[in-house]
Amino acid sequence: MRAPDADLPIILSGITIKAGRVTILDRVTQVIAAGAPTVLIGPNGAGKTTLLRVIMGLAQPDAGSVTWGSHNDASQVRRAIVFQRPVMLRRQANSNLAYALNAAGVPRSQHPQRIAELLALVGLADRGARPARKLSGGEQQRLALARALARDPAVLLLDEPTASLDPAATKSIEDIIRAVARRGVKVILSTHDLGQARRIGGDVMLMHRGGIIEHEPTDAFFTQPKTEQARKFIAGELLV
Ligand SMILES: Nc1ncnc2c1ncn2[C@@H]1O[C@H](COP(=O)(O)OP(=O)(O)OP(=O)(O)O)[C@@H](O)[C@H]1O
Repeated sequence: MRAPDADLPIILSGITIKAGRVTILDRVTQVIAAGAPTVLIGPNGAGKTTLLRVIMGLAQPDAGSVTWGSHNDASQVRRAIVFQRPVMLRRQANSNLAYALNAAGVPRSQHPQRIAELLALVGLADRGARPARKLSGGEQQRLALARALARDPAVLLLDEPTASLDPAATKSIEDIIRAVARRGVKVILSTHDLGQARRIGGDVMLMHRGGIIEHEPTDAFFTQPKTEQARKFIAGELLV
């Protein structure tokens, strides 16, 4: 993993996505800087997953653009995404990582060492030989993180990484996110867990109906929300 100096900031300029007559992302213009994780929050259907897909290059905006640090070509940026329900190959945990290392062009001779490092990083050092699909939900989510990290990403996108996990499993994922962020990887994650946003966010973006309502450092967002919508959302009131 490396410090993503050349890859950041990510500049979103007027990103708009429509599906028929419905606007899913509405002129999103934001700067996502290096540093602690950026946390995307907002009600169901606000557009969080779609925005992560745009940043990953999996969805093309109908209007607007994404630029990355000093790159002219976004394909030069090493990005990885972990979806809410990751799908593992029907093989050992080790083999799932070997597959990802192979896809990332890592020579086979380096696989054993890299697999051991990745498993240790996510606390699965003793699970390598287990069938991936037999691991618990929390373990599978950690393996999915390891698989994403096999690409040595500068930017790691996580879509509700702890959505169906209990507090202990959530804590272990958050510990991994912190460790990865400390190594210089820019993490951008979506969550419905406001406590998680407070615990790991360097800055918070509140989305609603395809737009960004507020984007502030975490402390300022929670203590001095600027908009009525943010105040309501923090207070647990319904944003409809
Ligand atoms: N391919 C598509 N075609 C039509 N509508 C779509 C498409 N993808 C997403 N949408 C709609 O766009 C809106 C935003 O969806 P998105 O999944 O990005 O929201 P979200 O904030 O991640 O929601 P959640 O918190 O429920 O996961 C939703 O109303 C969704 O139904």
